[in-house]
Amino acid sequence: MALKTLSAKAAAALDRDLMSAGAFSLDQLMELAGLSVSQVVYRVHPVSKGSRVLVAVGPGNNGGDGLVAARHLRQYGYQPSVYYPKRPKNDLYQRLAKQLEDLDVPFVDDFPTALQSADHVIDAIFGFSFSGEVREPFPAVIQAMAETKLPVTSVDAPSSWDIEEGPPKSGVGSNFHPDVLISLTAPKPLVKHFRGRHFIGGRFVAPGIAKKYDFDVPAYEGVDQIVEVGPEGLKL
Ligand SMILES: NC(=O)C1=CN([C@@H]2O[C@H](COP(=O)(O)OP(=O)(O)OC[C@H]3O[C@@H](n4cnc5c(N)ncnc54)[C@H](O)[C@@H]3O)[C@@H](O)[C@H]2O)[C@@H](O)CC1
Ligand SMILES: [K+]
Repeated sequence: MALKTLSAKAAAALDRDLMSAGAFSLDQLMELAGLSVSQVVYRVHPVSKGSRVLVAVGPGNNGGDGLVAARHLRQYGYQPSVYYPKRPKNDLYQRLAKQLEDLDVPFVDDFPTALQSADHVIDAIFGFSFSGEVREPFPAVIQAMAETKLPVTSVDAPSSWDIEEGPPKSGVGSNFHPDVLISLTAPKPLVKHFRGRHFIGGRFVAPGIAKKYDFDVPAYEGVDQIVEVGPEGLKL
């Protein structure tokens, strides 16, 4: 069975629906998304194989997922550090940053230098609202993630990829191929260009919502917030 995907427009409409008709708050959705990201990291990069995780955080909700994941990973025994160059004033992001400061999670200013003392990387820069050419200060960060030998886990989308079309044909991001992707709620069309390990997360969708947006809710097991899917489609 092929993976059913959600366009950028449908993903944004779904998010709005979850927060209106679905009665979720943004905090709740972000907590669940970030929890699922932390579970992917725990599964793919056990703390015994390297605890230093560098989290690249963007200015929107994709970045918020990264902040939540960093907080969980700290509690699991990892040593996260966070690159967060564009901090919105909004209360939600400020609170997430404060929670990390209280856990002594360092915020770093120089991403390429921080990479030198990391074991793996989380790309939480852009998700389904990314469009156009990557603007400053992120081109150098995308380039560093493209060139590093460290494993990179992308949240919802490899940052800089067009949500429908995948990697840009040239320039920043054209050579960026992360090792792991966690699609939140449902994969986006870009997934057809992705060749690494692919997980679905976001275990909070009611059947009616999945039906309305025509995507499959995978068969989560036990207390798992994530399901790994093969290239051929969902293992339901
Ligand atoms: N459905 C779900 O499961 C949930 C999704 N969430 C996350 O929310 C994400 C979407 O969040 P948002 O809509 O806030 O958007 P994003 O976080 O995808 O990105 C928006 C931010 O990036 C900036 N931006 C866009 N294009 C740019 C470019 N070319 N150069 C530089 N900056 C650029 C925008 O100005 C904005 O600040 C999803 O991908 C997912 O990670 C969760 O937080 C909530 C639950
Ligand atoms: K991302």
